[in-house]
Order: sequence, then C-alpha cells, then structure tokens
Amino acid sequence: MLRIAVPNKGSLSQGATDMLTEAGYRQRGSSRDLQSLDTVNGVEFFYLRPSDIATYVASGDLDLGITGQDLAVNSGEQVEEVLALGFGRSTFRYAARPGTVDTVKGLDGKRIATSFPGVVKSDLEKHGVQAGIVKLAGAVENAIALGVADAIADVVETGTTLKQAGLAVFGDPIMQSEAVLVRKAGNGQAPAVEQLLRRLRGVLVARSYVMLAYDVRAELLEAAVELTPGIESPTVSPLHREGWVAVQSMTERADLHRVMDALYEIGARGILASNIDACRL
Ligand SMILES: Nc1ncnc2c1ncn2[C@@H]1O[C@H](COP(=O)(O)OP(=O)(O)OP(=O)(O)O)[C@@H](O)[C@H]1O
Ligand SMILES: O=P(O)(O)OC[C@H]1O[C@H](OP(=O)(O)OP(=O)(O)O)[C@H](O)[C@@H]1O
Ligand SMILES: [Mg+2]
Repeated sequence: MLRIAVPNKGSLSQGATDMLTEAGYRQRGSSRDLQSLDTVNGVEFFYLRPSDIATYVASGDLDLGITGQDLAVNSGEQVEEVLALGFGRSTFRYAARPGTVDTVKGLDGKRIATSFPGVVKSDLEKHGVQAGIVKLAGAVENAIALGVADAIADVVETGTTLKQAGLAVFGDPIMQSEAVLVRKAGNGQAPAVEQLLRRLRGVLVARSYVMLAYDVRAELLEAAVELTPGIESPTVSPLHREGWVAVQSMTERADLHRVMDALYEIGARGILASNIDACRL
C-alpha cells in the first residue's frame, strides 16, 4: 500500500486534491477527514499541514508527499523532488516600508519577520548579511507596523496583501515555488510509484494540451503539420473528398488560438479543438 501525504488546508490543499481526483484517486469526503483509503488503487492518503509533510516523508513513514518547493527547502529535511505539479505557484520576497530598507545588504543588523526562517537564513548567508529572524506563523505583513520587525520575507502571489500593508518588495526574488511531489532523498522508485507518476503526468498533459482536428488539402499537409507537430507525430487520415486529408494533433493550449488562425490562413478548414480528459503518453 502506497502512503501519500496531501496538504489538509491552505493554498495547496484544493489543487492537490483536484489533481489526485483527476488522476483517478479517491479523495476524502470531508475536509475534516485526516486519512482516506483508496482500496481500488492501493493508496492511503494522509492529510497533513503542508509544512509538516517533508518531515513525514524524510523519516520514511510516508512514501510520498505533495508540498511546496519553498516549504520543502524551509524544512531542511532530506527530501527530493519527483515531479513538479504546476499549481500553487508563488514567489518569495523581501519587503519593507518604502524609504526604509530597499536592498538585501541594507538588511544587515535589522530584524526580518517570516514564516520561512530556513529559506531566509540561507539567503542571508548567501548574501553575507547578518540579521535577526523573527519567526511568525502568518500575517507577517503586520509585523512592521506593530514594531516587531524592520522588514519581512513572505510569499507574494498577487501582491495585494503587501500593497494593503503599505509595503514594497526589494531585492531579487528569494525563490520561486510551486507544488511538488517529493520522496525521501536517495530512495529509488518503487513500482507502485511509477503508476502514480504516469497518472499525474497524464493530468499535467491533459491540462496543458488540447486535441486539434482539421481538414486540409493534401498538398498543404506539410505546411499544416509544421504548425501542429504534436507530441510524437500527428495522425493523418484520408477524407472521402478527393485531395483532402483529416489531421489530428495534440497542441499546447497556451498556443491554441495562434495555431488555429495560422491553420485557417494556410487553407485548413473544420478546425476543432477539444479538451483531453485523461491521457497516458
Ligand atoms: N497566496 C498564497 N499564499 C500563501 N501560500 C501560497 C500562495 N500561493 C501559493 N502558495 C504556496 O502554498 C504553500 C503554503 O501553504 P500553507 O498552507 O502553508 O500556507 P497558507 O496557504 O498561507 O495557509 P495558512 O492559512 O494555513 O497559512 C507554499 O508552498 C506557498 O508557496
Ligand atoms: O500576494 P497575495 O496574493 O496577497 O498573497 C500573499 C499573501 O497570502 C498569504 O497569506 P495568507 O492569506 O495565507 O495568510 P497568512 O499570512 O496567515 O498565512 C501570504 O502569506 C501572503 O500574506
Ligand atoms: Mg499563509
């Protein structure tokens, strides 16, 4: 039985549950359930605080976990990334009141409030800066107004929270993060993990690609295929109408409308895009 840690609440929780559900795994029925069993797939899910997940995985008590790259780094635990999951993206940055601290060097001798002391400590060491770290559980943007700190280091997604607190970012982003699947460092890939990975990769592909189908005159096929090379190679079938072929090809969603316009311009017709519900490549 594979044992997997899933964030029980917070920014990564819904994204993790959605992804596992799309991959065909049965998830918990209520947000109060802290464990659930998927007997069909032989997987047991444990719903844990995302900041604790690396600890359970590094100890070997759980086989895999979904957490944030920033949380994994912050934990200092010996886990390694198996797959980036494409959700829960954020940037981790320094911020302060404009006109106070505005460079990383300027943090020397100052107090920095953060929920990610591990990440901040190693970044300060990298810059050769000595500063005090004030560890807070959340709402760190308040720390400056309340006099507990001179600067903060926190997750920035849209920047709304910083703006409302009258703070401005400075320095380069400390790190970028997204949700990742992690395992204990040095652990090989168990066969049961291979199936999970195939399924999760299938979800990533199904989310980022569409199936594009169109008809085109046979002599224009090469030009059309250049626009829609697909992942391996497009499927080309003859049409009843002489001199025409039908093409099917997986196309990146982000590029879809540009490709559809270009296909139309070279003479393709009946251009249809459809979602992919699931796939194994
Ligand atoms: N807007 C966001 N705020 C906080 N974390 C975010 C955001 N967007 C993505 N994340 C990522 O989510 C993870 C933090 O999740 P976590 O559940 O610990 O905090 P949270 O979403 O702030 O929840 P809580 O309310 O319990 O503090 C990190 O990996 C972080 O990079
Ligand atoms: O850039 P934004 O889109 O505003 O998002 C970033 C904010 O969201 C998170 O806080 P959260 O709401 O999780 O509260 P917390 O500080 O108590 O964790 C994070 O800690 C920032 O404060
Ligand atoms: Mg938070």
